Amino acid sequence: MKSDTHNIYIVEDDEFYGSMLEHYLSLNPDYQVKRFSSAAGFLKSIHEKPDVVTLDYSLPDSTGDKLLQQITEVSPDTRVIMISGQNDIQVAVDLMKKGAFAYIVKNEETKDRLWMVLETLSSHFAMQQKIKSLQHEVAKKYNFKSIIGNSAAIRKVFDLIEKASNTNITVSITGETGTGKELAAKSIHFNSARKDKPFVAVNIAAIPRDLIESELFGHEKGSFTGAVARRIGKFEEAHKGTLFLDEIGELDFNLQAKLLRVLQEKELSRIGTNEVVAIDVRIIVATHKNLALEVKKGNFREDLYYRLLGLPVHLPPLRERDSDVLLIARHFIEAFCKENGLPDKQLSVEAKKLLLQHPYPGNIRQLKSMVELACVLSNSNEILPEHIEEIQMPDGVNVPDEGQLTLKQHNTRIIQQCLDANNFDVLKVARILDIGKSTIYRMINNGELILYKNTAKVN
Ligand SMILES: Nc1ncnc2c1ncn2[C@@H]1O[C@H](COP(=O)(O)OP(=O)(O)OP(=O)(O)O)[C@@H](O)[C@H]1O
Repeated sequence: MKSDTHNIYIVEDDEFYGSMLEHYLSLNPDYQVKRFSSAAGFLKSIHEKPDVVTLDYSLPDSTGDKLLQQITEVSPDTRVIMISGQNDIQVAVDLMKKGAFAYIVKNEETKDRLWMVLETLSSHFAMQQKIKSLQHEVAKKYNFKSIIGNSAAIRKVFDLIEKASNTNITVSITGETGTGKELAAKSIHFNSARKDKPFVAVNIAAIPRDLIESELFGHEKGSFTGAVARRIGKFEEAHKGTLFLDEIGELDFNLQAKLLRVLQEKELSRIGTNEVVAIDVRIIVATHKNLALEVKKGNFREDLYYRLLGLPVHLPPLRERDSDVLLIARHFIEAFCKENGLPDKQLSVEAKKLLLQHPYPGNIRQLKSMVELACVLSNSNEILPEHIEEIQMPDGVNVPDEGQLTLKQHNTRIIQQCLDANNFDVLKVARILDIGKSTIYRMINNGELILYKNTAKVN
């Protein structure tokens, strides 16, 4: 369908009325009108999938009811405007429930009402066209190429993402903050058969505990204080598409039981009603936590853990992705300069070295901020080491989960980060952390600390 031209088929057995509608609608150059005087004649052309059908409710060889059903089955995008000699509200309501777009009574106002309905439909079609093209844009944005990287570690991830895209399997994505978990989830969705249906992301940690149930499963009006209107939940919103549950490890223990039930039975009831709604969603979960450990600690239900595990995809931290750092930095620099009307900038050899040495506790998100800031600070088309500033991550970002690391590993990690952040100045680090410099040297000799973390080649 061209966005400005609509095919309108008139199905009307009354010769006079039919030719009057045909003449009237043909006055609009955007409408291409065809007329049929019987259901049988129209059905021969139904495969042409017209944009709109105006349907006389009582035809000699069929009823409007039956024909509406046939149209909906063969051409679900066709909009049907029912035209009837009777002003029967119950029939009108039934037909609308079955999918008719409008119900118009035959009288002296029919022409004008039809004109108005078609005007509404035109803007409806324009909107649909816009949605389609936006969906196309979004899908392009999240194709596999949106995840930049060429390291062995990320290539393993590409392989898993492709496998996940070709099936409906539940996917559990793990990885530190900023490693691209949400990007991976979107890539799976937009490369799967569900790509034209919604991708709905919910960050469990960002929603107040009391509201999560309603957010996920919806509620009926008046089901609790503040439920002023009926609201569908994220599960229903994602129907036929993908629901991305980020930070799943934060889900309240009691709600975990309800989630498990919904996943197993593929149906849910909104809060405040027993009415059951069938749902068809692909689930992708993500967490930076070690869920197996959470199960052991009794914080996460074991049955739900196994139900959600599906295809596990682990996103490696940036510091384990070798020269991906430079590929990704290049991508962000190019994008930032383009967006801000700046001339493209190149990283100097020393700046590349500096970027490769960084530990990136905030991973790709942190790298992005660092190179964008560098683009702003540099006055020429070259980014030098002095333009690369350490961006502090908020407290807690880098704190490992309790129990995941031993005290010794934890200390080593802190010393390593301090070395990285201070250009590997051992004396300075010893002073800052109030430990002996010989301790640091011993740890370096034992291989517990690394002076240049990244050994990727700098060109
Ligand atoms: N391989 C990659 N190539 C290019 N950009 C990436 C890549 N991975 C992540 N990004 C970008 O880095 C940013 C952080 O990614 P994302 O939000 O997916 O991380 P996350 O692991 O979900 O983070 P969090 O755990 O904090 O929610 C986003 O802007 C994303 O587009």
